[in-house]
Amino acid sequence: MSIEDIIREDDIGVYKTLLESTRAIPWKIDWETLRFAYIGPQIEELLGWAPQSWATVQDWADRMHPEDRAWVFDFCVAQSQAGVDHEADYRALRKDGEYVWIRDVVHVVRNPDGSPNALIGFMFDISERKRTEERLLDMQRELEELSFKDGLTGVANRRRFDMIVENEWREAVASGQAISVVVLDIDFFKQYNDHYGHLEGDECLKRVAAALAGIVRSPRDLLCRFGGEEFVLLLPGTDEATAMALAWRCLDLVDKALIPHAGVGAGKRLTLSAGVHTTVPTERDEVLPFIAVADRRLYLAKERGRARVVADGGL
Ligand SMILES: Nc1nc2c(ncn2[C@@H]2O[C@H](COP(=O)(O)OP(=O)(O)OP(=O)(O)O)[C@@H](O)[C@H]2O)c(=O)[nH]1
Repeated sequence: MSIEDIIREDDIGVYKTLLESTRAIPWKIDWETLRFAYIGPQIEELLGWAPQSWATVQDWADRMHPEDRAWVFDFCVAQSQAGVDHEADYRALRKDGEYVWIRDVVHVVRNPDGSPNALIGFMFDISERKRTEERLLDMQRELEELSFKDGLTGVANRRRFDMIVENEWREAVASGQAISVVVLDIDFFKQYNDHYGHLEGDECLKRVAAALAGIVRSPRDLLCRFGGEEFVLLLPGTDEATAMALAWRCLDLVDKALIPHAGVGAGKRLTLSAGVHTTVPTERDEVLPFIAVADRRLYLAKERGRARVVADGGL
């Protein structure tokens, strides 16, 4: 044996040790037979399957989460056939039945004519990264939800209303269905604050919101706090008679909540006033004037003595 051979053997030993002591798991697949020529022993520590049990690409595919299997397999085969290096993230099945997120980074070794000769690659355990990504996504979802909620009462806020009403308006224009809105306002709320204090005023707003929450009939109905002591109920696909009945029901729900309001006279209860408007919008109509009509009707209800609903008032 020449000195060169000894050096080469030593080098191979060094490379093998290096490859098998990294956290990344090396592997090689012969393209013609689609069999594993090699897989690093670290695979057993990560997934529990011994290196000898990785015989063919079928073993690799079988040990993949069913939801990932088809697309990962098709993607990797297509890329390999095209001679393109690639990577894929998927859930690999552990022997104990759990799944581990893996990133497989694949290099295509090509024959002189360009056809694939072998695939060599590294599998990386990316579970921790995926967990962090999922936590971030959850936090993002939570933040998004919070940004659409009124901080005090927990019902939808104005921002959400503005977003939903635009969509529902377009839908009503397209479908020719009626859309209704009820604008609700607490009566004598300034006196409530003056009498009980601002903190009690906040509690009162929460109680009113909780009582009104019972009005929502379907996911399309939207109750929101418009600001201050004003709430709005958006009722897509709802005609005038139904909207009117629902507005009265809102007043009734708050009445039944029995919120005392001594600020307007002993023994009195908190009441609401409401303005209602219904329309079948056309392309030419706009949302804001539609809501403004309900708002003006609300002020008519206040003028006429409060604790009532106005649905026409000549407007
Ligand atoms: N506690 C509390 N009060 C608020 C909040 N937002 C608005 N208000 C109060 O709500 C009151 C609204 O008063 P006005 O607009 O005069 O209406 P009102 O006293 O209800 O009288 P009418 O609507 O005419 O029956 C004001 O005193 C505001 O300070 C809030 O978040 N918390």
